[in-house]
Amino acid sequence: MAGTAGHDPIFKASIDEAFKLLGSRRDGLSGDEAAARLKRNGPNLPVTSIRRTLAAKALRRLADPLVAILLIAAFISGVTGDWQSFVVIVVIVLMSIVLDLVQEQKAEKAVDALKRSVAVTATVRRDGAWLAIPVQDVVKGDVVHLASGDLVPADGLVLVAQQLLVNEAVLTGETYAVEKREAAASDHDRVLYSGTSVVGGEADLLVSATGPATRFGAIAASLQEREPPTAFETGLHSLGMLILRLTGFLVLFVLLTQLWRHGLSVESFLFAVALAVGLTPELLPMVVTVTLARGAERMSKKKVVVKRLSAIHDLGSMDILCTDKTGTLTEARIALVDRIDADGQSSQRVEELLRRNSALIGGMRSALDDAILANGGLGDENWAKGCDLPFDFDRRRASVMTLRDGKAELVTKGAPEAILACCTHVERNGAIVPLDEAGRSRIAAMFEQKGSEGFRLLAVAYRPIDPTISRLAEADEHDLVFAGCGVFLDPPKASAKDAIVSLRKAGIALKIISGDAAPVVAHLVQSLDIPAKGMLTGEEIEAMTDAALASRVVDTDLFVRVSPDQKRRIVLALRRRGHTTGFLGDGINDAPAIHAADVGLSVEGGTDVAREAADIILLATDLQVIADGVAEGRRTFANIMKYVRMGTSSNFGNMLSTALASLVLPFLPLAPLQILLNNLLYDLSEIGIPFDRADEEELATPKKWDMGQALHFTLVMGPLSSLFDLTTFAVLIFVFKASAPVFQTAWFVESILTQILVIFVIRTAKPFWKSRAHPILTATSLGALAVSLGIALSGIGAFFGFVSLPLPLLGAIVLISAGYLTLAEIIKRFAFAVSSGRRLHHPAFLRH
Ligand SMILES: Nc1ncnc2c1ncn2[C@@H]1O[C@H](COP(=O)(O)OP(=O)(O)OP(=O)(O)O)[C@@H](O)[C@H]1O
Ligand SMILES: [Mg+2]
Repeated sequence: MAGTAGHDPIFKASIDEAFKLLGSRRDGLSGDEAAARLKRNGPNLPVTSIRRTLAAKALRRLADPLVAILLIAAFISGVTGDWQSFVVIVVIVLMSIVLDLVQEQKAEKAVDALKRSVAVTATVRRDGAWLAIPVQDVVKGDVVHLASGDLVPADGLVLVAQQLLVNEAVLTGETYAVEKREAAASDHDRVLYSGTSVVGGEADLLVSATGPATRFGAIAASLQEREPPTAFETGLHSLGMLILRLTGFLVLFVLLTQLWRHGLSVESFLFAVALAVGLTPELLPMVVTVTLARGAERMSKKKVVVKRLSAIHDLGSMDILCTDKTGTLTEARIALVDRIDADGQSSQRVEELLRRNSALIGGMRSALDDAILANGGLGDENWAKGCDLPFDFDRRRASVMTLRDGKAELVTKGAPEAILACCTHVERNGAIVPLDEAGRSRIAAMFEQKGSEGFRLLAVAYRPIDPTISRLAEADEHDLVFAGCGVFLDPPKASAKDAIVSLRKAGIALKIISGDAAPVVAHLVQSLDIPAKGMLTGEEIEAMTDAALASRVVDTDLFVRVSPDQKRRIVLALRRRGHTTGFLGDGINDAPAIHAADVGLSVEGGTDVAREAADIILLATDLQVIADGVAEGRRTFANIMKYVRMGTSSNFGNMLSTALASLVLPFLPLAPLQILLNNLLYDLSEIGIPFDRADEEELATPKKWDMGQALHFTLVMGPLSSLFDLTTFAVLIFVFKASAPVFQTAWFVESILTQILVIFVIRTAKPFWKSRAHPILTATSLGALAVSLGIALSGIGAFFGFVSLPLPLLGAIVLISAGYLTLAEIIKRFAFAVSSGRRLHHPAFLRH
């Protein structure tokens, strides 16, 4: 297999040989060469995505069973000399395909543009200069620079590395980072794989394989990764299947009775086909895509960029939002405000140690390091760097060996408890004394005190060390002398308060999952007035099974000192309890949880790893942005549900009545052509739905797909519609003694009139005059209605077999329609209201 790891000869080659094999140099490719290679080898995407051309998409539509049946029908009509039907069917097929394609094409374009705007970039050397380019433009032979938090964009060889730590969990499932070096003993240690992530250090990489040829590409291709459908999509699908099955059954039944009663005729075949078309909610996929794409565009204006379209539903149904602390709840403007010794006194010595550690340490740098070095670098210029053991989120410490005049000192800084645990001595007034239990608790009390005042602490400790050691390990972090702490301040974010209130109003509970200490988080929560209950620490979580954790998570709002894997476990536990869970974070340490959440959220300035794992990227680090996004998500849901309600009650109802009437009437209640026309005009009327507004009430709570509710609506509204249809039939036959053409014209007018106007009733749970439809929806529906009536009641109608109706008959139709609409308005409250207590019981096969 191409690019299978370890077997690629390049992985065994010396660096110089590798450059030669790949036709590249240390200062990278030229822009022209890179462009040529990109053209030759294709984009650097794990799976070459099948970009369908417009023609291919149109062809695919033609292969749709429904369309295929229609085309067969057209063919039969043509052959039997029924040119009228032939023309109309072909026009209808063309119109519906064009309608579908144009809408979907536009939607796709918009979504693609959004996705590109938040795509991850790679830093490559082109024409001798470092350049940030989209990851998909990386080619074989490129020299790529990687820093901590970056994703490895392609497979390749390490050229130079500094303390490079890589997480290869995507390939190996191993969550601990592995070290990679240029001159490593084994092939594996000098090779970086596409899709893995840099958690510490820096490196330059020579790209040896891109796209499907990478090891990750090979896996991705064999899995043909597809996003698993959301609950909403599965729900819609099973509803669609249910309607389809009903339709198939009904149409077959109609066809058989027609055959039995009138013998084989083109007309009855066409009638059955048209019924099938009329009954199928064929516009549903288009409405869903367009609604989602519209939603995505609107959200982007509110600074929420959607990478995965279906995440919009998840966002709308999210009822728990987990967030880390820094940047979301605080300003992320971390400043070093004091440095104190073990007795809490300001100390220059502590500052010097902190600076020495921050200035000389390799690997991942944090905002805390930046704050320490804000006023210059090394405190004492004479120190040189020895080996080091960079920070990681499990140890929460960073150690560096520092050298001066042939002597070596190990300086370790990190989370206060994590440092104190490694200390046996303490520095007091320049003297080193053993640390007894009393001393230990005094220091711990100081941590607690500072934390509860809202200060973040970073402790620092040291010890002499053998200067000949060439590698540091965790086991070297022992017998340290506690020196003191850096005291940091990160002010709470002023806007967070209101945002949390709007989230709560929207029915979303907030949970804070932080790597920081308990008192700091508790202080922040207090100063922001967040009503938080319960707290779990990483230590407690460590001791819990997943089941135990699941029993505690819902009632706990604060999680402190948690590791990256614990963040993930918390999210999974919440999901296990049935909550639609979101996670917002920006760091390497947040990526696993972002990935595990129903809705993974990250921010524009976050690390590549976090952004790659996320479904949604916020262009502003602000909870208010999420609250706005949630409202949009719920609006899209509401609009799709409008279409579903319309389809399942009025349109389906009318077609059902038509089918049933055909069983008893001596003629067809609607000619096949008329059914197709009805269907087309009705589809046109609904094009405005994706643009519609939603009522405040609909946005107030998390929304989930509920098959029971959808069926309940149908079971209340459906019979009402049928009742009026029967009345109409009776009036037409018995009162007006209607002939076939009169009956058909009248029934066409009434069904299109009620079908279209009831949109305004069904689109809202409130009285219809209290909720104004969006002008676009008003325009499409009233426009379609005008066209329908224009065709049916004017001379053009003759083409479709319509005749002019006597005035009294028209009056009767208007009266019946008005009666239906009035009753629908009154009864809809029972159709909408379905409290959990009165939830309809429906058979298991519907409950997917
Ligand atoms: N560069 C560093 N050197 C030493 N220790 C560090 C460093 N960066 C972070 N720490 C320690 O690790 C802890 C966890 O890191 P951090 O606070 O970034 O986690 P987090 O979960 O992202 O927190 P937050 O919720 O504030 O975003 C910090 O509280 C600090 O004690
Ligand atoms: Mg963080």
